[in-house]
Amino acid sequence: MLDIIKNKLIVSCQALEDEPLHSSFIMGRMANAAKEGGAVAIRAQGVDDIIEIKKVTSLPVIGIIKRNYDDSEIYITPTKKEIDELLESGCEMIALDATNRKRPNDESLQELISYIKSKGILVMADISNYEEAIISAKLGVDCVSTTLAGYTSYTECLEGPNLELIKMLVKDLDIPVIAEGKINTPEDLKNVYEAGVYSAVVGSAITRPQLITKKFVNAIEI
Ligand SMILES: CC(=O)N[C@H](C=O)[C@@H](O)[C@H](O)[C@H](O)COP(=O)(O)O
Repeated sequence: MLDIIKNKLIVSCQALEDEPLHSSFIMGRMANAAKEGGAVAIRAQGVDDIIEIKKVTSLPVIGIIKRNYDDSEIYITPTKKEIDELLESGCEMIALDATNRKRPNDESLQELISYIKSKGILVMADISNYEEAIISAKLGVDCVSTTLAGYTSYTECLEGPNLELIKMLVKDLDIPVIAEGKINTPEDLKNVYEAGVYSAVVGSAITRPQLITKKFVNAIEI
């Protein structure tokens, strides 16, 4: 899968229960549209969506499960339970929150990474800053993604991708660095590639029409 995604586009097709497009059928069609447009892999949430997307597109999938726990802020593949569910989905890679925050059930990042790897599945570490990426690489993940930069209390929320962070990661890590989060335009995508990333994930700008519509509406509201 790492060979397939190199220098190409991954599209995230996700719609949670509170989003208008929440439906495995629709996510499958979204993924098919992304494939037709040239995406080589899909990032998807939930077992039903992953199964549908794989059935419709045959593309490799980065699987996650978003679930909230009372004792932690972590919600992207937070525990071994979600990993076990994803292992049944057929996804090629599992992404999990690799931030330096307390995990639910006091599980450790190391044990979760080792567990996924023991099943022969690739691991993507969703990080929010430089230190988390370095630690994840040492723990043996296959790639890091900037998914959570700007989404933790200790990272700055920017309008677009965090190019400074990306450049530092590309310079210091010897595993693939994936740009993800707030790649809002083709220009943003060109910029992250010029910063040296291995691959990139685009989500909302392609697959969340409610947010795309809002941008247009905002442009005419003073
Ligand atoms: C922070 C968080 O929960 N990110 C999620 C991670 O899977 C998704 O909601 C994002 O759509 C995805 O990361 C792609 O980013 P963007 O939609 O900005 O292109």
